[in-house]
Amino acid sequence: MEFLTHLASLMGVFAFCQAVLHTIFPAELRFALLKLFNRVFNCFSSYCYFDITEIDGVNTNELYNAVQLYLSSSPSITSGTRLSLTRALNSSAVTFGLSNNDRLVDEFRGATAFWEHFVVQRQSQTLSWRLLPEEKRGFTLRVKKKHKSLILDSYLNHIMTKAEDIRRMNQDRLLYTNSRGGSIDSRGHHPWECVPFKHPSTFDTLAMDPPKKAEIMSDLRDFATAQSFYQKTGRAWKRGYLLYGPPGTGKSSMIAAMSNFLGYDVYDLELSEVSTNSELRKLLMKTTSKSIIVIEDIDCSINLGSRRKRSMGIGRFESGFGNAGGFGGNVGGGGGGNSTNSTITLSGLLNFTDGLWSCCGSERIFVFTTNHIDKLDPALLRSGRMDMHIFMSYCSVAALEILLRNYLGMEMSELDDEELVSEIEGLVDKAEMTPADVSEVLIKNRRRGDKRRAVAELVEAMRGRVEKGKGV
Ligand SMILES: Nc1ncnc2c1ncn2[C@@H]1O[C@H](COP(=O)(O)OP(=O)(O)OP(=O)(O)O)[C@@H](O)[C@H]1O
Ligand SMILES: [Mg+2]
Repeated sequence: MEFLTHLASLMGVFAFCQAVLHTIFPAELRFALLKLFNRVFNCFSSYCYFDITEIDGVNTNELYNAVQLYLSSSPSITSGTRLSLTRALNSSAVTFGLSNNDRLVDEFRGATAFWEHFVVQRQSQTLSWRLLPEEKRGFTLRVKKKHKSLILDSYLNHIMTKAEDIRRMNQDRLLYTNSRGGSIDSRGHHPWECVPFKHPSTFDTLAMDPPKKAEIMSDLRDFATAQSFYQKTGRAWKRGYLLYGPPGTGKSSMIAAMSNFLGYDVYDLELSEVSTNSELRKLLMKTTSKSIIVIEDIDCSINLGSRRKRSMGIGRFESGFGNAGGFGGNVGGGGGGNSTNSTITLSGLLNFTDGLWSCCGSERIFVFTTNHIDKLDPALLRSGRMDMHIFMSYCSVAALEILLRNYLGMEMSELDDEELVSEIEGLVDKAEMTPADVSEVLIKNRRRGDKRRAVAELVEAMRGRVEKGKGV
């Protein structure tokens, strides 16, 4: 209570001084005295202040937008009484913002940052080529003087990086295709065409063993946050994943889940549309960072018969066009490897994924999918090219539980029929049903809304496959 009375009297004295100053001294002298007062005040204050205005002169201050985005992701933002809501172009996400005179406290490596958002009426417009908004917006950042260098060096960089990530995650994903081959056509059109990519698949909906899923997610997270690691080790900041397994096991769904998880766009590279290695190189150079470059069913799009087999004269293999890699290989159209007029070589592809070309751009993920890993040349599969090989297998019990949750909204434990559960657990592995097969049975029963009937039909289907010798 005492403190408040002191404060009130101090404020009274301060207001009285101001009134006296107004009457006795001319404006310039008042301004100089106030400036001196501020200087003296600042000398004794342990805080320093930074103003970040929305418009800096006549240009937009990028840092203002970054701070707005960064603070919008702060957990304490929702405790604000009044928030501004914004939605960026091509984005389906809404971001919160601080409104007038709102405050927010942020912690960064032991330093406390006090943020205040101010909105004031702009004085009369000075003559400028750009009409400035009526209101002047900005942030005032208050921090302890001892943290000044930490704030100026690391904190602001952290804000810019985080804001860039938030901006990207809020943007809808794009899917690029090289439907026009790889060349920049005569009208100078870009070799990649893009469309919005709103694939619903996420790691939550993906039916696969949880430990394996967790390992993949942590590998992706490590990659996305490992810029300094790749710089320190002198490696190109890229990572390759080979997804292999029978049809309908989720390889394409996994790619969509990766894209949604990382907020990366997807470049779906159709090799049969590319006619030369140099076009392949151009396509790579035209991709953006933070993207996933995909070659689906690579065993069909390139005739990559294993060199081991070829040296024993096994398998048809047209010799390449004298390429540097010492082994031939041209783009086969379709599975049979009938050579088209394309002259892409295996060495071209190897350089594309891990060679001189692969450094044309960083922060890229390469994903190849195949139903037949044994058809691929080991050079393509080695670490540094396909760093992680992921077998997308038939449905396991754990995967089945995820599908039951996704499609029927039920847990296996809800069946409360021990016999049935143990029969399902006994049948799943032998039946060798893909998640696509299981999804089909569950979808058929969705409309009926009868979960038990759906499970009974699924058990029937599994029994059928086992009896047909599918699983024995
Ligand atoms: N592991 C999975 N989790 C969830 N859904 C899956 C999974 N595997 C397949 N599906 C479902 O089956 C359908 C086909 O899946 P997807 O296209 O990912 O299979 P694929 O492995 O790419 O097949 P292909 O080898 O023929 O290209 C999708 O609609 C998807 O919903
Ligand atoms: Mg697929």
